[in-house]
Order: sequence, then structure tokens, then C-alpha cells
Amino acid sequence: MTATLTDRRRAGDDPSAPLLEVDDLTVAFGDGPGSVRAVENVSLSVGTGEIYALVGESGCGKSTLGYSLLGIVPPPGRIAGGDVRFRGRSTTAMPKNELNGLRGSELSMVFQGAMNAFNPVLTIGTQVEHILAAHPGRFSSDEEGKAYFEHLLELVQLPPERIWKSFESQLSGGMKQRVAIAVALLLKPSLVVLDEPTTALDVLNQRLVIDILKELHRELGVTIIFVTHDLAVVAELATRVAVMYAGRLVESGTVDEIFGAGRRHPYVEALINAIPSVLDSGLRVKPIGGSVPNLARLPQGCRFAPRCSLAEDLCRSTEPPLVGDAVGHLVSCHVVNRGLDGDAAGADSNGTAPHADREGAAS
Ligand SMILES: Nc1ncnc2c1ncn2[C@@H]1O[C@H](COP(=O)(O)OP(=O)(O)OP(=O)(O)O)[C@@H](O)[C@H]1O
Repeated sequence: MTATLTDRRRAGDDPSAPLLEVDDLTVAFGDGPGSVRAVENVSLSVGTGEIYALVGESGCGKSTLGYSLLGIVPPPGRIAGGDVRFRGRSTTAMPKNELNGLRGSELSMVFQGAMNAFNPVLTIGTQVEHILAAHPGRFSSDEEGKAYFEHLLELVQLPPERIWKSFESQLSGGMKQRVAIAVALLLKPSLVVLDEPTTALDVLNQRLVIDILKELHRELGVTIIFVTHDLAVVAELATRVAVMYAGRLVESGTVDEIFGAGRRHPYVEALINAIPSVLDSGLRVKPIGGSVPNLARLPQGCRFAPRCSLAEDLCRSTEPPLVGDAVGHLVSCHVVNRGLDGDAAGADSNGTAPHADREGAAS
């Protein structure tokens, strides 16, 4: 009944090729002097079966990046540069009807606030029937499609019969979020984007959704990209992480690289120390001073410099490039990357980067 990783790979696919590639992507809202770039020159690559987290504070461009992966950036937003490729094919250059076909069948998304995503006057079952009717080739019969949805409801730990007959008003917030996840998986997509899947939930439901997502990933092999501001959830769930700040990627790497003792962007360090979570006792919480800049009035140089205690003159004048080490851990910080380049001025007496044991680099 369930689709495995092997099922998902198309004949002729190179299993080592990335499922999704984002190449130098820029997404702008508006034109002219008042326009903002919510996503700017972002590149990343997600492999089949990964759980990939997009992290950052509110307003950093995570949701906009998530929408652009499915080609659904809301107007007046538009892709102003770069490319998104799914199984090697450009979705930005794809005809609209083809992209529409890809959504749902191959790419799916659970939106932030998905708890209000259902039609209040139809039962969940009727809404699922409508989806199945709109995709007649996905299952050999409607009964098979319905049985698969019931299986998904079991995986998200909900009683299928009751949910099928329910209206959304009869479900709690946590139940609605889990139904939304099941609906997003109904057509057996290869990749699902989840926007803040735990944010609006109470502590117990957050825990439950994290466990359910792990189980869905294990059982279905679906590739997951999730957007969150909670690094503790990332540590628990993700295999790789990209951290965004004011529209740009500031650090990306494996969970071990981001959360281990290795080098870190001062913003990531500050995020780790600042965000309380169900998974953290909260005892070490240190708020980050200041706020994400208005994208229409960005500071010169590094966008994080006004909030960073490590900032130097160079940071205030020149935007730092994203530099990778030998294993592809990418960091965009003049100070941190000076150590990476072996510059004596950036290394301490032990030859390690100056940030290595630092806590709370941000002021
Ligand atoms: N519909 C819109 N019209 C104009 N500007 C927008 C629109 N949506 C987003 N933006 C711009 O893009 C920026 C990033 O928004 P986005 O929702 O992607 O951030 P986010 O990191 O997902 O934050 P949040 O967690 O609050 O959703 C916003 O601060 C805003 O400047």
C-alpha cells in the first residue's frame, strides 16, 4: 500500500542526483525603489529522502522560499532571478499546466496556519473525494484512494472513520494540522514542504507532530522540507539545515555541523541560544538584541552586522560571501571564514577559529 523510496524513483533516475536544486534564486516583491528581495541569491540542494530545514526569524524569507519551490509565490511576488529544478527539470521555465500537474502529484505543501485550510461546509471525506476526483489516474479506483487516505490518518494517529465524517469545526487545532499533513501526502508526492508545522500547536501537540513526521518519513520515504524558526525542532527532525537571515543564506550544513562544536555563523549561534522550545529546558535562553532589518532599508555590508558583537569595519562595508569547507558546510561571515582560510588574524593561538567555543556571539 505505501510508496517506498524505490517506488518513488523514476526509471532512469540517477539515485545520487539531487531531487530538488535551487540555483541562485532571487524572489522580489514589487518593482522599483519600494521593491524588496525576500529571497536573494539562494542556492541549495535537497537529496531524495532527506529532511531539510529552512530556519530563521520571522521575515527572513523562509516561507517565500518554500512557496517558490512549488512555483506559488503570491503576487506581487515574482521569481526575479535564478532557477528551481525538480529531478533536473527547471520548474521556473516549465509550462504552467505542467507545473500544475507536478503540484499535488509530486510536490505538495502544508501551509502555515493549515489548520484553517479546510472548507468549513464540507466534511473532510468529501474534500478528499474532490481531490481524488481531480486526479483520476493516481489510484486504480476511488476506493483505493480512500483506503490510502485512511492509512495516512492512522499514521498521523487519528481515527479514520471519525475524521472522514467530520467537519473542520469538529476537530481540535492539533487534529486539523495532522489531517492537513495527511491530505498533503494523499497523492503520494515525492517532496512535501511544511511551513511551520509545529508553531501554532501546544507543547504536547508539537511533540506529537514531530514524532509523526519522523514516522511518516520512515514509513513513506517522502522527502521533507520544513520551514521553522525553532532550532530545537530542527535538531530533532532534520538531516540538513539552511539558515536564512534577511533573505540570504547565512549557513547551511548537516545537523551535526550546525549543532556540533564546529564553526558557526554568529546569527546561528545566537538563534541556538535564544529560542526556547518544548525540546529545551529554556534555561540557557538569551534573546537576540535588535531585530531583522526592513528588507527595503538593508544595512550596508553584512545584514547581521548591526546585531553582531563580532562585527568589524569590514562587516559594515562589505557583504560576506558564502564560503564552503571541504565537506560542504557553508558559512557567510567575514570573521568566521577568516579562520577557514587559514588567515592568522582569524585564528587563535591553537589555530582554531575564534568562534569555536563561543556562546552568544550576538549582542
Ligand atoms: N505578500 C507580500 N507582499 C509584499 N512583501 C512580502 C509579501 N510576503 C512577504 N513579503 C516580504 O518578504 C519578507 C519575508 O517574508 P516571509 O513570509 O517569506 O518570511 P518568513 O521568514 O517566512 O517569516 P514568517 O515566519 O513570519 O512567515 C517579508 O518581511 C516582506 O518584506
